Amino acid sequence: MSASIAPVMRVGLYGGAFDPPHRGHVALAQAAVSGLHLDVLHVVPTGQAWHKTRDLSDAKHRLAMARLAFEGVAGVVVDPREIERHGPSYTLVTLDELKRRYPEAQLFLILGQDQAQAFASWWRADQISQLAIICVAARAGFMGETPLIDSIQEPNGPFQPLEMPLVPVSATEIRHAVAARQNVAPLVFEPVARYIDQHHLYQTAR
Ligand SMILES: Nc1ncnc2c1ncn2[C@@H]1O[C@H](COP(=O)(O)OP(=O)(O)OP(=O)(O)O)[C@@H](O)[C@H]1O
Ligand SMILES: O=C(O)c1ccc[n+]([C@@H]2O[C@H](COP(=O)([O-])O)[C@@H](O)[C@H]2O)c1
Repeated sequence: MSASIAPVMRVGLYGGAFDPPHRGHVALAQAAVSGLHLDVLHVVPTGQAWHKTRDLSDAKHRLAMARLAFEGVAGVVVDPREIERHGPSYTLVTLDELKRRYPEAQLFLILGQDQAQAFASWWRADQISQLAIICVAARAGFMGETPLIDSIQEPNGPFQPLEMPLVPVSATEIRHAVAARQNVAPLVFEPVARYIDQHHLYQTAR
C-alpha cells in the first residue's frame, strides 16, 4: 500500500494601507484566492508604512474597515500582525513569520502593478523573491502602453501575472471624494462607507 502525499498548502499574503479598503482591494483578494487556489489569504493592513510620504489614518480605523470590507470573502483572514508589531512594516519580516507558521506551505505575495513597479526599492527585495512567488495584478492607470506581462518582467522580477478584471479605483480618489462630500458608494462597500461617515474620516483631502 503506498502512502498518500498531502498536497502542499498554498498561503497568500496581501498587504496594504487599506486607507480605506475599496472594491479594487476585494476584487484582487478574490482573484488571488480563486486564481491561485489558495487555502488561506492573509490580508495584512500596514502598521508603519516607511515607504509612504503621507501619514496613514489611525491603524485601529484601517483595521476595522478592513474587517468590514473583507468580511465573508472566502479564504480571507484579516491579520493585524503588522499593526501589532513595532517598527516599520517590512514585508520580508511578515513573510518570515508566515513561513514559521506554515513551514511546509508555498507562499504567494499578492501585489498590484504599481507596487510591482516599486518592488526594487523594497527592503531586502531579493530575499522576498526567494520566500514567495510574487503575483501581480494589472491596475487601471498603471498600464501605459506596456502590457502587464512585459512591464512586470523588468527590471528585476520573478513576477507572475495574476488575472483580474481592471477595477479603476484608488484609496486616494476615495479620500478626496469624501473630503469633497461626494458619493463614494460606487467605490467602497456600504459598511465601509458607513464607518467612514460615523467616524468622520477623510474630512480633509490627503
Ligand atoms: N484598483 C486596484 N486594482 C489592482 N490592485 C490594486 C487596486 N487598488 C490597490 N491595489 C493594490 O493593493 C495593494 C494595497 O494598495 P493600497 O492600500 O495602497 O491602495 P491604493 O488604492 O493604492 O491606495 P493609495 O491611493 O492611498 O495609494 C497594492 O499592492 C496595490 O497595488
Ligand atoms: O517591505 C517593504 O520594504 C515594502 C515597501 C513598500 C510596500 N510594501 C508593502 O506592500 C504592500 C502594499 O503597499 P501600499 O503602499 O500599496 O499599501 C503593503 O503591505 C506594504 O507594507 C513593503
